[in-house]
Amino acid sequence: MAKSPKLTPMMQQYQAVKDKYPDAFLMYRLGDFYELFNEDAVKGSQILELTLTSRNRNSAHPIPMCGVPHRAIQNYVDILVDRGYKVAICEQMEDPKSAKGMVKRAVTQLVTPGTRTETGVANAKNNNYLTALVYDHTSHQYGFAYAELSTGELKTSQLTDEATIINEILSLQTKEIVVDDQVNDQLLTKFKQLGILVSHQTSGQTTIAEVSYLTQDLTANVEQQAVALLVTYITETQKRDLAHLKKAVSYEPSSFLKMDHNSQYNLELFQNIRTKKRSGTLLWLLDETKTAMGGRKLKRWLARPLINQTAIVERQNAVQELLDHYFERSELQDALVKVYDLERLAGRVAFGNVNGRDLIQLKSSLGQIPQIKYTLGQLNPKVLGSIYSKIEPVDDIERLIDAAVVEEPPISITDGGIIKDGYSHQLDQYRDAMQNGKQWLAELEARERKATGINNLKIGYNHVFGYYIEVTKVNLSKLPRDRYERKQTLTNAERFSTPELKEKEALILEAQEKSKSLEYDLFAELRDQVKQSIQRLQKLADAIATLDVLQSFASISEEYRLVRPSLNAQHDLEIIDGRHPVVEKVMGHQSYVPNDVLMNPDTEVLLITGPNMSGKSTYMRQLALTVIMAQMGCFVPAKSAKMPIFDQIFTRIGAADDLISGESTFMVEMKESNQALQKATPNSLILFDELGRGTATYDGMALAQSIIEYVHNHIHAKTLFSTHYHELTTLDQELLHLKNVHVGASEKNGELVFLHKVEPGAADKSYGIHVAKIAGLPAPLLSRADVILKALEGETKSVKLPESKAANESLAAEPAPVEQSADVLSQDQQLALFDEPVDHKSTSKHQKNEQQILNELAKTDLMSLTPMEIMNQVYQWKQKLN
Ligand SMILES: Nc1ncnc2c1ncn2[C@@H]1O[C@H](COP(=O)(O)OP(=O)(O)OP(=O)(O)O)[C@@H](O)[C@H]1O
Repeated sequence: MAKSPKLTPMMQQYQAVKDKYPDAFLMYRLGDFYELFNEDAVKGSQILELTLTSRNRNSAHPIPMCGVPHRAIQNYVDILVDRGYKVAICEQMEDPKSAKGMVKRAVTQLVTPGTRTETGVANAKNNNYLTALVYDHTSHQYGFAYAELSTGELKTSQLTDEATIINEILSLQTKEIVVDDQVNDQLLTKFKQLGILVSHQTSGQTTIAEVSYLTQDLTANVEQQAVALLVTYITETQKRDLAHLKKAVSYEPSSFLKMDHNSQYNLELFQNIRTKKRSGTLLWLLDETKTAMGGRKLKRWLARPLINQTAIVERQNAVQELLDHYFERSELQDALVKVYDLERLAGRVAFGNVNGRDLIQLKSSLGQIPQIKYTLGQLNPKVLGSIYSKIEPVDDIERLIDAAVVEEPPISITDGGIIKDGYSHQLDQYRDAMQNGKQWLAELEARERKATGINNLKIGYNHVFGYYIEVTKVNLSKLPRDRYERKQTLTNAERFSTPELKEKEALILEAQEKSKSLEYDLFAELRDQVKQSIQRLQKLADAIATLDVLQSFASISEEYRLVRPSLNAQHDLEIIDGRHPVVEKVMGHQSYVPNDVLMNPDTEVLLITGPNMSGKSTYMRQLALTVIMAQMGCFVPAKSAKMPIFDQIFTRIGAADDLISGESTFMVEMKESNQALQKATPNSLILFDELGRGTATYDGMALAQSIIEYVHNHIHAKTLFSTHYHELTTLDQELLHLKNVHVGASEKNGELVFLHKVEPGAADKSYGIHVAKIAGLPAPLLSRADVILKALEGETKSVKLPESKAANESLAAEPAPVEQSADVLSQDQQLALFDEPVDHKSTSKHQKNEQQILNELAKTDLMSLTPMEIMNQVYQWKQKLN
């Protein structure tokens, strides 16, 4: 066995720290650098594009190493954390100059994807949630908690099923989940598949009693456990005050409009499916917020629209008031633009990483509050009164910062230059000493020039040699040697000191040093004073964020001509001239064709047919977005709108995404459909877009039909079902609450014209080949498709409807028609496919005859005919052909 190398004392210290953080990159402070060693260095140098060197290069066991300058550490930490890694930051805990022996070092923070607070401007409008999950075997319940470290938001919920957990986690877009050892492996694997970092934390280290100041309002024990686990993890990783964590608020996922993650994805609420960007999404349309906090709140409202009518109406009233008062709204917007991220500034104060510039931002934000309050006071207090009362100026903090901090402080809080003159008598004295010292140096320079006759003699300063008198070499002979003591030799000059200079230098440097350290103390004191007001700042920030979202709703309502929907409990949905707001914004108001959606207890299912590209999906999505906007409290894109309040939205739209791998598109389609069938209520909205197309035609059609029947007969949810199976349009004869609508298109000189208008009744055909033509497919191929189509149309039989409305049973009892038709189709397909291509216009009659003959031939049982009968039959066919 190779003898392990003996480690130097420093590497022993490194190793002891590293052993405590085996799963993190350890950034180890050495002077002006943070160094990575061993495997961290090898991997880190690749990710961070750093040069890999080694320590003890010439020894038998060189240690791989790479480093980053201490001032630039944030960028490097960000890169690693963005990639899903943890980074432990190990600082020097004492001044190396005064340390005896080895400098003490300790990890001051473990930065992880979920605990990162320095998220930069690009992420100002995004939350970064750290989540925690515990499982209680006795109650079979999960306790779920999530927090945002930069704002202090803390929420909890008690969850039962794993699908809801996954959904919550995906909706929050968490990057990290802390779990106790009771959470099952299957769930952990799913989290990992979703790209979420799973951090294990032993429970019980922080007791429920210890976090009671956060959990006072929670009743469920599992939720308290989840908070305790979360707090343990945050304390262990952040190693600092958590004064800004707000009291935990319990929520029930079902008290909001429920949309699963796939629906949010398919409806492009936050992310454009094609570009993966924000542009082209509902959020993009809705967001005219002026503050980062408003932007984040808007996102939260969009992820969780309301179901409580009073709460929705309260928001609507506020939007109406702001919409009706243009000038007040403009004044509010002007003031809001000048409000910085109060929420995150408060978080930085609590966290202790606030700097002078942050405090100036806080001051100027607080400076806007009286104006905002005044303008709000001009508006109807019944409507905006609750926000008005929450917006309380925190002017004591504003005055405090104003008295203490200069207008343009440096980023660093250790180099001085932050505190205003006049704030501290002691600091002023040091500054006087420094000022006088500089004055004295100027005088000394003048005196020495005169005394020596050297006009270019100058006094300078550098970090190594301190103050010096510099004389060029040609003038050296003029110097009186007795007073001048040489300090440094340069190529063209020599640097000297004198007893007088040394004395003043000591005074100046001491004043500088003391002034810096006093400034730091004063700054820390100031920070602690601001910290006392964190709750007030958080409350203010929350009210400002709400106001900002409401003004954003009012602004977009004006810009995009949205109307206030009226809400009813009668299940009546009457949207007149509704529009898809995002498609309309992109294509322009003039080009968009508005459409009505009329549904009530007599019309629960709309079966939508129409050519490809006619606007079926758009129509369906338009309704979902209208519902979401309405339940957020926003106005909606229509001429008028009456709507019920929906409890859930289910969608089966577009190609299934592959978030949970290992399942085919059709499987995911069926699973999503099943979610709707299992969980929808009469208050839900279901959108099924071309359900069944992922499998063989008749399987798909049979499933589509039985699903429609099931929804119609058992669920009674409002359902929009688009399909190209025209056979299904006869369902309206059997299903009383189903109505056919179609999106109009017309043919003009062989060209297809999309009307985008939704009209009553079923569409006559699909025009798929026309759309293929628009897409530019080769002409011969299209002619051929036409031939095949006609051949197929000649023979396809519709699926017979079951007699009874209990559709599942009927289908099970009568499988024969489906199979029979499927046979006919495959036979016809084969015949058509082996035909030679022909010019379909000139041969359509001939072709019909041929087809008929072929069909007859196919059905002819040769064994039951005599040769003569066969001869006669062939003769007749020939006649027909001629
Ligand atoms: N009401 C409308 N007014 C104007 N243009 C519209 C309207 N609805 C849809 N469109 C346009 O038509 C395009 C196709 O719409 P959509 O995807 O909804 O068609 P579809 O009927 O679902 O097609 P397919 O059956 O092929 O899936 C949209 O991208 C949009 O540009």
